[in-house]
Amino acid sequence: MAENTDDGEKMVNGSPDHWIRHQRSQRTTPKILFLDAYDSFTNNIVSLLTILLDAEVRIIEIDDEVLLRDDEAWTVELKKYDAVVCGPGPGDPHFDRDVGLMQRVWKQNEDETVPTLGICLGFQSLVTEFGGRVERLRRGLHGRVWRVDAAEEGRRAGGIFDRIQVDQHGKSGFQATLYHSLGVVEVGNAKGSGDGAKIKNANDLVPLAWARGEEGENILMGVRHDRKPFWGLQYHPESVCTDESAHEVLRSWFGEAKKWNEKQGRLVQQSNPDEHPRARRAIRPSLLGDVERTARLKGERHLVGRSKETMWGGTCMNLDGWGVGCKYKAATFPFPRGASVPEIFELLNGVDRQAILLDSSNNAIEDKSSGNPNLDVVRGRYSILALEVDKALRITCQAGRREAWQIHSVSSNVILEHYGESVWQFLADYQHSRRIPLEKVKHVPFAGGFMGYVTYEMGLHDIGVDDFLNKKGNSRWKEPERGHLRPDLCFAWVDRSLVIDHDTGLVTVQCLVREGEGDEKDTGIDEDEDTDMLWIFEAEEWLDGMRQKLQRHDWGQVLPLSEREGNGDARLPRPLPLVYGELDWKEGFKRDMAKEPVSTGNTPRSTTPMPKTVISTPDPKKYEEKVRKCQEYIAKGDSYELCLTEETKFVRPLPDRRDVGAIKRTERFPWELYKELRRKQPAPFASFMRFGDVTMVSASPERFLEYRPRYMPRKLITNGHSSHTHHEKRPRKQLTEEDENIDWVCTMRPMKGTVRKAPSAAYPKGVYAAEEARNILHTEKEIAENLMIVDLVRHDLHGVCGAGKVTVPRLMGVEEYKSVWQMVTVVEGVLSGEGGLEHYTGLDVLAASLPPGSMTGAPKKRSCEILRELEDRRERSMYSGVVGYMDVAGRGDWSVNIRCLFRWDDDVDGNNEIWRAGAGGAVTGLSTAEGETEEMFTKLAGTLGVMRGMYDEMEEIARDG
Ligand SMILES: C=C(O[C@@H]1C=C(C(=O)O)C=C[C@H]1O)C(=O)O
Ligand SMILES: NC(=O)CC[C@H](N)C(=O)O
Repeated sequence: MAENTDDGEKMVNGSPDHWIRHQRSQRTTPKILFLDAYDSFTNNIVSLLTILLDAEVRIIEIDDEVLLRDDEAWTVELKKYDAVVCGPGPGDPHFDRDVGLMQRVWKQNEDETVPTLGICLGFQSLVTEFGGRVERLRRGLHGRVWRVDAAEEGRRAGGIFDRIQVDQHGKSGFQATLYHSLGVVEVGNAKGSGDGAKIKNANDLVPLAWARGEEGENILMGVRHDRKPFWGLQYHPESVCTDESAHEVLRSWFGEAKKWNEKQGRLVQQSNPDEHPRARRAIRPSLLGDVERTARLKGERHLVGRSKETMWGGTCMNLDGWGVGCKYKAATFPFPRGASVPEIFELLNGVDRQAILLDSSNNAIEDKSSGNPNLDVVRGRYSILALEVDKALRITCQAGRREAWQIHSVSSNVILEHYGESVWQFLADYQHSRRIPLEKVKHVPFAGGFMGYVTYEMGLHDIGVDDFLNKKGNSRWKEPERGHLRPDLCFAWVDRSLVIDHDTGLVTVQCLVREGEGDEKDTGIDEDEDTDMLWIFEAEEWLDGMRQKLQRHDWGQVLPLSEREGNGDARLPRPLPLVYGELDWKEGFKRDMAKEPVSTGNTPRSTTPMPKTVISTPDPKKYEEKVRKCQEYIAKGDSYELCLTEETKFVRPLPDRRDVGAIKRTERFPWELYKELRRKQPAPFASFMRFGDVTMVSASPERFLEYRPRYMPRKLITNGHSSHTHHEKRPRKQLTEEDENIDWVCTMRPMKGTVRKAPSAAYPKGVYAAEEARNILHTEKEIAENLMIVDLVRHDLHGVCGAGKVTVPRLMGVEEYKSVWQMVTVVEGVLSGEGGLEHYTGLDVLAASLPPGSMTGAPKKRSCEILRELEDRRERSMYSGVVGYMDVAGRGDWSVNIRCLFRWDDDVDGNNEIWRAGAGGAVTGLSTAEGETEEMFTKLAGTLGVMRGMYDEMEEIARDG
C-alpha cells in the first residue's frame, strides 16, 4: 500500500525506510483529534494545542452519527492521531447526548489505546467512566479564576504537573479559569463527601491537582489513569485568564502521550490525501474560497453570472454588469458652520424616505471623566449617511431560506431569486468583484458598499438553532410558521453616501461610478468610453450639487417643512406612504386600499381624540422567576452564562386616514423619535434606519465587529521561501504590492458588566465617581460575566483567523456612557495567513460570529436553545442583531442592536402600529434575581424614557406572560 506524506513523498508500508520516514513526518507534524461537545471555547483550545505542540488539530463533533454507529470507522479514524483531546461542553458526563463519542474513547481496546486528555466535561467523563462520582457542586464556578495547586502525584514523572515551577512555599501552582458547576466528589473506591472534603487516592484514578475555594472547597483539578494513557483537567487551560505557565501541563501531557505511543509501538497512520477527511479543521472554509470552488465546478466566474436562468419574468439581467469595476469619486470640504447631523440628514434625505444613518451621536458630549486614566470615554468618530437608498440594489434573505436570497431593484421589485449558495457567499462574491484599492479611499472609513442589518434569528439559524422554522415539507417553500415574511438579512449596495468626520471637521460626499471594463458578452450591456464618461460626468455633477447644497444652505435657520419633506428632485421615488392591509401566507401582504389615507388633502382634520398609546413593560416578578430558571440551568451544567432578555411593546394608534396632518406626523414620527433618542442617549453607535420593511432607532453603545487594514512595515513580511516550517509548506500565492503592507485586523468589543449612574436599590447612594464604578464592576460577578464572553469571542475569531492569530489588547476596561458604566474588553484577530484578504474577509468573521456572544451567553448554541424556551420562543428580531456596513475596500463596522426601538411595517394590531424594544442582561451563578431585574430595567430606561417623552397621553401596563 502506498501512502502519501504531507510533502507528497511516496512511502511503501512495512519497509524500514518507511518506518524511519514515518517517524520523521510524525515528529514534524503530530496529529491530534479534538472531540467537540459544542462548546464555545473549542477553537481556543485548538489554537493553543496547535501553537504549543506544533500539532495539526482536527475536530469531530461528539454526536457524529456515522462514527457513533460504525465501530470500524471509529477505529480507523483513531489510528490517524497521535492523541485525542475530549473537550469541554454543556451538560452532564452521565448523559450520552452530552458526551457522545467521548465514552467510546475510554472504552478502546487495551493494546490500541490512543493517549487522551479530557478537559472539563471531558475530564468529568473520564472520571465517571472509571467509577468516580461527578455531582453538582454547591455553587457554579463559571468564569472564576482560582489557584490550582499540583499534588505530590502531579509533580512526579507522568503526573503532567511536573514542569510547574515550585515557589518559595514549596508549592507549584498557577491561576486558572474554571467553567464548571459539576465536580468530582469521589474518585475510585475512596469515599468523599462533596466539595470541601478531601478525596483520598483511589484505585485507578490518581488525583494530580486541586483548587481551594474561599468557602473551603477543595476541588479536584487533575487526574491520570494508573494503567491507561488517560489524563484529565477540570480547569480551562486555554482561557485568557489562565496563567501562561500552566501551558507546561499540556507540554508534559503531550510528552507522556508520545512516550506511550513509542512504548506501545503504536503507529499513527498517514491519511490518504485522496480521501475526504472526516475530521474538520477549526478554521472554516472561506466564503470566497467556496465561491471559487463552486464557480470552477460550473465554469463561471461569479455566482451571479449563473443566475440568468433563474431570472424572473424572462428578463435576462446579469448582475455582473451591475457595477463590477467601480470608480470612486468624492468631494471633501469643511463641515458647514452651524449645521448638525440631523439637519444634514433632513436637508439631503427628507425624513420619510428609505434611509440609513450610522451616527456617532455621542461625539459632542463633554468628557466627564477628564483626568481619570482608568476610564475610557468611547466617542464615535464618524457619522455616515447612505444617500438614495431607495434606488440602491437590495439583497434580502430569510433565515431558514438562506440558500434562497433575493435581489430587489428600485421600487422593491424582486429582480432575481436565487438558490444554491448561501447569501454570505453571494455577498462576499459581490463585494469582492467590486473591490476598490484601499489607497484610493483611505481618507474615509466607508467609501460605499453594503449597509444593512442582520437579525438575531439569522444568527440563530446559522448556529443550528432553528426551532422557529417549520421542519415539515419542502425546505425552499416552507410555509412560514413564524407569523411573518420579514427578511432576516437586508443589505443595500450604497453607491452614494456622505461621511462626517467629527474629529477633523470634514465632510466627504462620495459615489461609486460604474466602470466600463466588463466583458461585453458577459454583461450583455454595451460598454464604451462614451458611456463611461457619461457616468463620470454625471457623478461629478452630483458631487458638486451636493457640496453646494450643503455649503449654501443657511444653517442658522430652521428648515421650512416643505423643503425638508418635498424632495424637489423629480427622479427620486415618492415618500413611502403608510400601507394598510393584511398578511396572507399564500399571497404575501395584501394591501387594503380602502383603509389607506386619501390623498386629496382637502379633507377636514378629524376631531376625534387619538386613542392612547399602550406601553407594556415586562413584569418584574416574572422576570425574576426567569432569572432563577436560568440559574437552575447553570447549576445543572447546561450553560455557564445566559443573556436573558425581555420585550417592551408600544402599541401606537395610527391616525384616521382622513386626517392628513396626523398622517404626516405619523410619517415623521420615527425620525422625531430618533432625534430625541440621540439627544437624550448619545452613543458611539447610534443609528437610524428606515430600510425595507423595518424602521429602527438605536442608541447602541456596543461595537460588535470592526475590520480594517493595519499597515505593516514591509520588512516584517516573510517571503515564504526562506523558512520551512509546516506553516509554509504550500507555495504562497503571489502577493500584490498592496497586500504586502497590510494586515487586516478584526476587532470585537464585547460589553458585559453594567452599572447605572443614578441611585438605585442596589446602589442607594448612586454611583457617580469613575473610581466607584470601577470598583463595582471589578467584582467577581462582573469579571466572570465578562471573561466568559471574552473567551467565547476569542473562539469565534479563532474560527476564521486561525491558530495564534487572536489577542486581547485590553481586558475589562470601564467605559462611561450617558446613564450607565459598562465594562468592555477588546479582542483582536488578524486576517492574514495564506491568501490574506483574497480568501478571508471581514464578512467571513461576521458570518461566523452571529448572533453576538454578548447577547447569548456561553456556550452559545445550548444557551440560545435555553433562552428560546425561557423567552417563550418570542423572536428578538432586530434586537440582538447587528447593523453596519462593509465597504468596497473591504472594511466593515457593525454594532449590536441594543438600547434600540424598532417597528416592522406589517406588525400591526388593528389600527395600531407596534414598536418593540428589548432589554436584558447576562445571568450567571452569582446573579441575584432582583439585581438582574434592576439591570434589565436600567437598560430599558433609556429607550422607554424617550418613547414616553413623545406622548402626551399614554397608558402603561405590566405585560402578562
Ligand atoms: C442585553 C443588553 O445588553 C447586553 C448585556 C450587557 C450586560 O449583561 O452587562 C451589556 C451590554 C450588552 O451586551 C441590553 O442592553 O438589553
Ligand atoms: N466547561 C465544561 O466543560 C463544563 C462541564 C459541565 N457542563 C459543568 O458544568 O460542570
